[in-house]
Amino acid sequence: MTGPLPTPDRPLRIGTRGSPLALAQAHEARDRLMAAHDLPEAAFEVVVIHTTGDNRAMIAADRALKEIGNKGLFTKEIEEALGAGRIDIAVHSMKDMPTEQPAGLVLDCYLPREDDRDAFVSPVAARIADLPQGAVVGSSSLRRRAQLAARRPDLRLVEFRGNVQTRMRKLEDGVAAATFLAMAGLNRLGLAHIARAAIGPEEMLPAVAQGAIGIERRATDAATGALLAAIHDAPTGQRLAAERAFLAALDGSCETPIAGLAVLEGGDLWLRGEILRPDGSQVLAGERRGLAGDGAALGADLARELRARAPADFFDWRS
Ligand SMILES: NCc1[nH]cc(CCC(=O)O)c1CC(=O)O
Repeated sequence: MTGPLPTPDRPLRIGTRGSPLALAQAHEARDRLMAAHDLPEAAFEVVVIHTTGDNRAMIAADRALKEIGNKGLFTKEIEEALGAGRIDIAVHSMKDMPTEQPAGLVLDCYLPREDDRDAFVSPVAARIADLPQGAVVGSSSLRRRAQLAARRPDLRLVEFRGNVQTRMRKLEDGVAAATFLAMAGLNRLGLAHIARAAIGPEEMLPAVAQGAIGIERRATDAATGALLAAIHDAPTGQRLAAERAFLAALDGSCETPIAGLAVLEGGDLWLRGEILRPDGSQVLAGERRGLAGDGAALGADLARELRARAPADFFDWRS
């Protein structure tokens, strides 16, 4: 250790959003730090921070997120609190994180990745293929909407927002016949039974970094850096290096129709990526295999290939 351990008198302040999933993730980070350093729960303080995304999502509950915000919508205030020293670490869903961090902050601690697949949720069908012709599907994710439109152009897509309970009620009320959620979120909330099926990556390639939790800190805070190093999961780091380099080289965010998944096979990394037109009329997919430590280069290289293959107007959906 390069500094004093947190104590009940000087607790490590963990910044997080206040949603049930965000809190579950903050508690998982805290529990892993407690176990790794033999610390009591009182040595940690969970600080809930309200973000622009939370506020606007409430005001405009039915508007697509892509219309009301941009990159970092759910992370800006948390990163400000971290930079200003009001919290010591920030726990994030890596899927929602921009590919670059503000000056002075580092994000190099990842917890072991949860299930990276999407979940199919529906009271009327056991899988996508069983949905009746023309069925209504709710999703606010540009990626999932584009992927679904590519496979099933007959389906009607509608915006779907709110927490898991709200979405389940909409399904019960018949507002839509099906929706999608991340398996990781359901698992962390103890709601895995809600999934009718987990969708494999061959059927629906997940979002970059789906299922991964990252912990951010101040670059100058060496003591916290040492504390976090003990709980960092290196395989998750290697997978995310590939996926996030792919996303960064496409200048994408979690609100663009881009999918990417890297897995480790033996000592090797296998990265698959795809970019879609929002209406699903065109999908460009590719893959790379390489050394586990070469993820960043593999991701950038795959992005280069897809960019080169994309027609001139392919990226017009980006503002
Ligand atoms: N963009 C929202 C978001 N960010 C992270 C998760 C789930 C947990 C994860 O992927 O790690 C979700 C909800 C969802 O997609 O169902």
